[in-house]
Amino acid sequence: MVYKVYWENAVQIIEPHDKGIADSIMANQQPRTWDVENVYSSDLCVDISDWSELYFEYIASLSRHRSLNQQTSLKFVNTSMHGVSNAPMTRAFDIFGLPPYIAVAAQQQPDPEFPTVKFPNPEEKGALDLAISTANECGAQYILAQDPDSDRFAAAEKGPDGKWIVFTGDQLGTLFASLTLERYKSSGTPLAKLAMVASTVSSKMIEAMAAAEGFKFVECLTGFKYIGNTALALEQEGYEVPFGYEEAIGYMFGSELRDKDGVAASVVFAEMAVALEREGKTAHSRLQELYNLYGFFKTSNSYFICTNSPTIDNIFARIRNYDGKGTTGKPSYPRTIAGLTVTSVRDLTIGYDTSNPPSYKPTLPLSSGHMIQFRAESPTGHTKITLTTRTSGTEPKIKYYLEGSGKNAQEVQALLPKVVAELSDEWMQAEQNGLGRS
Ligand SMILES: O=P(O)(O)O[C@H]1O[C@H](CO)[C@@H](O)[C@H]1O
Repeated sequence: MVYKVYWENAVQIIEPHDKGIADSIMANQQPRTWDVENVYSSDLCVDISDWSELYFEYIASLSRHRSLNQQTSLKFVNTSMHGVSNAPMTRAFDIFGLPPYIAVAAQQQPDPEFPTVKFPNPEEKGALDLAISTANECGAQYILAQDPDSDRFAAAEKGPDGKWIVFTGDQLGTLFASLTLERYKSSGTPLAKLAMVASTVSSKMIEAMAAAEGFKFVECLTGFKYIGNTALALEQEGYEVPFGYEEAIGYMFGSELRDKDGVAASVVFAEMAVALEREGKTAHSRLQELYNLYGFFKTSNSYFICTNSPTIDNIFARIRNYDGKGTTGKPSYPRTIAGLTVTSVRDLTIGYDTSNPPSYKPTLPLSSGHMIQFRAESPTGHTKITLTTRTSGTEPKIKYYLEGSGKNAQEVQALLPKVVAELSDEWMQAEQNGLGRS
């Protein structure tokens, strides 16, 4: 069973509460029998079964132009990926005044066998195949997808050549950040009050947007427990935090719900598509405009599979002492990759950040697994990359998050496969270490 644990601040628990709960579990290892009914009579137990209306009031608060939505001729296909989103999505579309979507019939209802997909994750290759054929049959312009527990969101757009453009989590995050910024500007509140949050492995395009526009951007560790808590801390400092995201297709809107929500993201995206269409634009064309404004950013994220912890530890130990001259207090990381010079290294496992002398302590908290972020640039300084490699907290994977940026899109795109090749062959020694690939 998968569940989330929230603290009384309505945000997922982090330290010290996670440790406190774990300690309590360890201190109570003997099974005890007790009357479950006692739970319901306790003052500590609050029945939240009628709170769903509040949730839909929250959804309604996110809509900006219901009447325009009612007039749109855009068609949306939606897949619930055999999960739970169909009922709330239907209601959310109605609340937003959007025309009913065309559901992917075979994936509309919950089915724990997930019979039509290899992996029930909209990010996986092929997961949107059925949605794409449904959309082609009915002439839809956009596909919306929620993952089975409906807290994450993916989208695709039919390109002018008829091919489907599946947006990455970062591209959607950038579109949402820009939409949030526009809305905030039109509210008249000074931009100095606005803050947005993203995990440190998400695109740095939001950082570039913040620098160009003058709002605050804060990064945090991966996972919505950190995004929600960072947003909460910023609010306590006096900021408004109407948006936060992580590249793993998780999006948070507004201050009432400090967690990712696939339904909210879907209707906000659909409403954005409606507004863009009235200007003769699409989500994809808007993204190209944003590249012109803030620079071109392209991600290439993937992972290696490794079930053997000692192998993983050895790989990271080697990266921390790449030329054999490292010491305990002063690691020695690779200095180049794919012809680029490494300009900074932030190691969130051992707590070492080359860009923060003289203490070399990172400003972000330490990660429970391995996590090292490299920034590197070309000899001209025109093309830059951020490369983070970390162990997954949920799967036997070494994940990597690579992003290139610069003015010359072709140069950036040509560089990424070379970085991945050196990461795989030299840094990870993927073949010698028997690492699997996605
Ligand atoms: O990378 P791990 O630790 O598996 O966590 C994953 O789980 C979350 C998404 O469901 C994201 O934070 C993603 O990165």
